[in-house]
Amino acid sequence: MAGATVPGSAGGAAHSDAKASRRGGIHLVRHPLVEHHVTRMRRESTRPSEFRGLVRRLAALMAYEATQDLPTQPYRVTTPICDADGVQIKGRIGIVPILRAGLGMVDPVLDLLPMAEVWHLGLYRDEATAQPVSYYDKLPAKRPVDVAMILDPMLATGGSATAALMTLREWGVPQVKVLSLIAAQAGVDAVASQFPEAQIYVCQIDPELNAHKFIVPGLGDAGDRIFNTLDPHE
Ligand SMILES: O=P(O)(O)OC[C@H]1O[C@H](OP(=O)(O)OP(=O)(O)O)[C@H](O)[C@@H]1O
Ligand SMILES: O=c1cc[nH]c(=O)[nH]1
Ligand SMILES: [Mg+2]
Repeated sequence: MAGATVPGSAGGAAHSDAKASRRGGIHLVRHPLVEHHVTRMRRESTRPSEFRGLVRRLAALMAYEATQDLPTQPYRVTTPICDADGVQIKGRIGIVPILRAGLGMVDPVLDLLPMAEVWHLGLYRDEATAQPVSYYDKLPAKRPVDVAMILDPMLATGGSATAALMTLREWGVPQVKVLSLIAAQAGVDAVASQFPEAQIYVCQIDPELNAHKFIVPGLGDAGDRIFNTLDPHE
């Protein structure tokens, strides 16, 4: 899959060390399927049932891209025929969905990483200030995961991603990836400059935010579209 600044994979080695290929910054996931699904997701006429499927598909494509530098270690198995040398992912991986909208990305990422731990963070944007408000955080005080993947379909001002990154920094997570389907240029730039070590994966970067800090053209409120809570009378 083509990525604008995607870190190189360890390619071909039986096992690899993430430090060799890890690179912070913004990684634009580019692929015809990604562009096709993002376009359908943007459409106002796309109903929540289809919208959820598009989020799942895009999350899987993105996770495939974002996991290419995960370290592996040798793992020998016995087939019905004989022993075979293989590999397994090394270390603990934490999936960190930001409630609510990030929940829509959890299952496809867990399908790819069934051994991962899921640590939820509850954040919503205050409607008047667009500042993130934390309402759920049960991260343990100790034993951080080795790699955390923050899941949130939208990165607008970057306030919510920043709050999540701060929380994971306090937990002591050494490598953090942010997976957002659509980002605003200003928000993604702000997060990248505050957390240059973070790997930020996005499918599309939109040019601006409107007066209510919604992404333009964006897709509206991702949480409402996933959970079918848009008020039809608004
Ligand atoms: O970059 P930011 O300016 O912080 O905006 C992005 C955040 O806004 C949305 O959440 P929202 O507050 O709508 O909560 P929800 O997921 O419960 O709908 C979105 O899912 C992000 O978490
Ligand atoms: O455009 C936006 C901005 C924040 N949250 C969303 O769901 N959409
Ligand atoms: Mg919302």
